[in-house]
Amino acid sequence: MTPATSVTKPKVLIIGSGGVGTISALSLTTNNKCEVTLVVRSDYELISTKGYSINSCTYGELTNWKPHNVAKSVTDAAERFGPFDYILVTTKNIPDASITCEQIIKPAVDSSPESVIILLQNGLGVEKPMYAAFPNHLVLSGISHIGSTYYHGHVDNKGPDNVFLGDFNPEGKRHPLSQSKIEEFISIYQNPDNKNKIVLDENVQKTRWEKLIYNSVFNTITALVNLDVTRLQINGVNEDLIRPAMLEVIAIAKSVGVECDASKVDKFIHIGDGLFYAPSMCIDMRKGQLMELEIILGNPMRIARENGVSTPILSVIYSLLKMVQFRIKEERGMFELNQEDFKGNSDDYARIFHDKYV
Ligand SMILES: CC(C)(CO)C(=O)C(=O)O
Repeated sequence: MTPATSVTKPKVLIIGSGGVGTISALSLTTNNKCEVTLVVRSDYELISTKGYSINSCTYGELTNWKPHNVAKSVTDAAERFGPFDYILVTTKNIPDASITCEQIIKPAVDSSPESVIILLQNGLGVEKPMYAAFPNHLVLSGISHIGSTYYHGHVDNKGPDNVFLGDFNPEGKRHPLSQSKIEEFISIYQNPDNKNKIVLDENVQKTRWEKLIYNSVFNTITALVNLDVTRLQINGVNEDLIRPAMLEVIAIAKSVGVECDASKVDKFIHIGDGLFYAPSMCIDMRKGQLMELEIILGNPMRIARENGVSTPILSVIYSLLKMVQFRIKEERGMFELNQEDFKGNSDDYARIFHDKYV
């Protein structure tokens, strides 16, 4: 392996080749200020031979597109193209999956001692497990506002690639290198003609909460009822359901000292007007894949409970979606129920399930 320092261009590894990861790879490759390696775990044969077909609101129509390097696993990437300067994590963050994000990226982090880990992921509470798993690495927090979906070799990128990047820790508790690494990453990611937009964000905590105003409400409800956002709204739910649920997210954020900009509610209610857009949780549910339920809704709900915030709408949505997630897990064979275990008092079923099957 060549040491990262012996090449002039920084090496960036992208783990997660869905809609977000692929467009990040495209932004970085177009800019050509770094060497880009993309891990493509499913569809490796397809992508390594044919590349992607991409329909992007920013980059136009591309066929047979590939980044500099494509790897079939994180270990393969580390062995053939590492060590890396940056590890950009764009995988779904599903702590209740059979393998966590920390476990997925470990082979690359362990073989890239100087690497900076950038979490370009939805939701809340994604940083802490990373700090714990990799205490010697700088972990940065990124929020993407892109609208982009991957389907079997094709990427449909409907919304521009806008990224907010920062250190999740409060000022005064930040890593000494965080500012300079953020600036360096921005310089390799930002296209000179402003095709994409990446900015240093001094308050990523607030930006994460504000994105949750959308994700905790639209991702969850669309996944629950299997309808895109416009189809929800045709049912006249903006005032009775969507707005009050979004206000619950703002109240939870307030309980941890984060004042969200209230105008985001109207902005997000109308951001997709007419687009018939299905957010990622809805797409995952349709594909029979696990959803990012815990980081999008579970973690905010735990904070609400701890801080005594009333969340009548979100609580119901969370309970119902836990059952959908359970169904997907069972369908995927993550557990096999033995009905003999559930013959007694139903008050005990959750504990029995937790003890025997989780
Ligand atoms: C911004 C948006 C709505 C689109 O990528 C998203 O975060 C999601 O679908 O999860």
